[in-house]
Amino acid sequence: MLCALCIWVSLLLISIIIVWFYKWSNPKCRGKLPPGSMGIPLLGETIHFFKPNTTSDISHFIKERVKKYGPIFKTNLVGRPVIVSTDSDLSYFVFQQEGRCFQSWYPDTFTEIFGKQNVGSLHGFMYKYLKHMVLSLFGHESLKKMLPEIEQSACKKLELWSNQDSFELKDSTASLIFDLTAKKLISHDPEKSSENLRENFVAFIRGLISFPIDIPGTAYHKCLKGREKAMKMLRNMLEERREKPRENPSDFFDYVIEELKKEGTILTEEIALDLMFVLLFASFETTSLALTLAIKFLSGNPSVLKRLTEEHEAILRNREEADTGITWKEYKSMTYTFQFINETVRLANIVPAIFRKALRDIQYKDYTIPAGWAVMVCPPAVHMNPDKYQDPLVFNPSRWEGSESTNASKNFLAFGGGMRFCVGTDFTKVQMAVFLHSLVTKYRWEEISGGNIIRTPGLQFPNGINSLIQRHSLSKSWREWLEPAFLLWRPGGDRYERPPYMTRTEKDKPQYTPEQEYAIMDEQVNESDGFDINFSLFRCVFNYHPATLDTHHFVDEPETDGDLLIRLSQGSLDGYNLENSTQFEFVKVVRANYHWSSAIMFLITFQVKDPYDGLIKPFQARVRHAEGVLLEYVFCRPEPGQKVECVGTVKTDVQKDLEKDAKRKRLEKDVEKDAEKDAKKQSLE
Ligand code: HEM
Repeated sequence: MLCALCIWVSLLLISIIIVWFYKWSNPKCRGKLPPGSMGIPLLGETIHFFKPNTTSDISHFIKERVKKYGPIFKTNLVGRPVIVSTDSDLSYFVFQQEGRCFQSWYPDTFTEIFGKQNVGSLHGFMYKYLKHMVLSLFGHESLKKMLPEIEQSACKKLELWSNQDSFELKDSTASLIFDLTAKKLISHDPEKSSENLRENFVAFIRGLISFPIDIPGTAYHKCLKGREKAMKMLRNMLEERREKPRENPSDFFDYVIEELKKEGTILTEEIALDLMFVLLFASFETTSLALTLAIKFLSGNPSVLKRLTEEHEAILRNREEADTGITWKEYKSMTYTFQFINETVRLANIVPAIFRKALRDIQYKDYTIPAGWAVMVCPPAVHMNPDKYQDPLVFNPSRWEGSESTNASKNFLAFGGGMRFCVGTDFTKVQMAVFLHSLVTKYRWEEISGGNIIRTPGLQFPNGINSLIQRHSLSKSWREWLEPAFLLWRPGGDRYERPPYMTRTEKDKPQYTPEQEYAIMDEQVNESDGFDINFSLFRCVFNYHPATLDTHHFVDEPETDGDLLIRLSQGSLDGYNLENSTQFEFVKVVRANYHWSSAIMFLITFQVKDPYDGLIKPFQARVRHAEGVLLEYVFCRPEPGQKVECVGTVKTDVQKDLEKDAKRKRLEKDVEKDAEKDAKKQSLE
């Protein structure tokens, strides 16, 4: 009896499971669903979807299914039935129908992390109100005013990184972008704040599209904790500001406080805080990923770097004053830079999926998208489609020639499309362009380690990109600039004092007039670019001076000026080696001159060892320096006019050359011997 009951229960259970499985695999639809598999109950195809992809290409998940089912297919992700669109026409249709057939919708993980009132989950009037607020913040007028601030931040960070032995690129660009956005939104200055707001956002890219398992250790849990802490900080800051309103309202907090004061306002503190949180995240994580990848692309594409550098150097050349910051007109003229940014974000695919929900049953071509189902628009599938982009995996900014604007089109979805097109696009472009301007005109860099990418499906750099960066020159005008010689004091004149290096007295012959001395000095400066001056000819004092090695004029004891010159020469040579892929070794400083140039411009002649032939060769460097304040490597080069060849690559080449040489000589000797033998033979005959 009991046994029969067990069999019945088991049969019933199996039947229930089969029906459940059948229903899961064949969801109800008043029409024809696109092909595809709903995967296994509860999990659907989620595990495949999250499978890491280490390439820039479309994920296996998408590729396999497109091959099997075509560009539109159904699936189930994190418990939701989803229609995946890799078809640019359907994706375009979905964006255009926002609010009518489709509505912005994101998985529960998003709403939990970004807040239920975040801009992506709001619709209708409230959404329009918030969008207007954000656009006023990141619109053209506001960005124009921000240009100097953005440039200063970029320069400051670059200077900081160049003073470190190495730096991690992704984290460093994230801190640059975060600090800028936080300053703009809430006047947050990380240097003055005791709390680190940014650290709360670091786990986000992994946690956003992940299993919603809220247990310690999961990415989702880290995100929720980060949100909790960041929201607490933001709430406290808003409270403080409300208690002590500022005289000159200028940031987003001020704007929000004004709005909250208005009678009948629809804005609430919760909505404002959710918006602030979304903007901080949306801005810093996306732009920093784009910037990191942009630098990586530049490192791997010397011809692109060259073209980009030319565009930015031309901007400097055309300026009346080299040191004025970037103007809006200059920014707008960066045609190749915009092509470069477009190509970067196309390949970056920072937003791998854009979600919508069908508001009713939608008929598209032969298929029906049932009401309530999610639609996942897949930008990478469009960006990596060879029918839309020739050789899609190749980084080629020139493919954008003539279409530099980042406006959405059917084939370009990096910033979304339709009504929900990214409000931060221009902010991103300004930040990237301004940063690239400082980077390519003043620095050279190199990846030391790391640099792998992984997409799960969000883009990440699992072991970072450890890099080395060094200032290579000032603007063109600085590089070409040679300070003219001029007379400071003539003998007997007011404040005349004879510097210790001057050995000539008034009695020594030949006695040149100050004007003659000036002519000699001028000639020597021009002939040698200021590197070689015979100071023993002068009694007058000029702006050019020789540097002494055992003094402490420019550094504090125990360091000597000689130590400083070694440091500067070595730094210059490191930059030269980095730029030219050479391995010259610093040997010693030979001599140095200097003059004042709102710091001290050192003109150093030093020796290097050439690994090619082991010979010592002369080099020159021009470095502008003020201890602890300024360090600018203006240029470094082999001394011109020397009849030595500077190769700078490793010795194995020499070995090979010697071997080749010896072989050639042996062959020549053999030929000679043969010729001698032939001659002897002939004479005997
Ligand atoms: C490389 C940088 C960026 C990329 C690739 C990017 C990408 C996107 C995409 C694809 C969307 C559309 C989402 C959808 O349709 O559901 C979007 C929307 C949005 N983005 Fe960006 N974004 C970037 C930078 C920024 C920045 C700097 C900000 C902040 C100022 C920002 C704020 C927003 C906001 C608030 C939305 C929602 C707009 C709406 O729902 O109407 N984004 N972004």
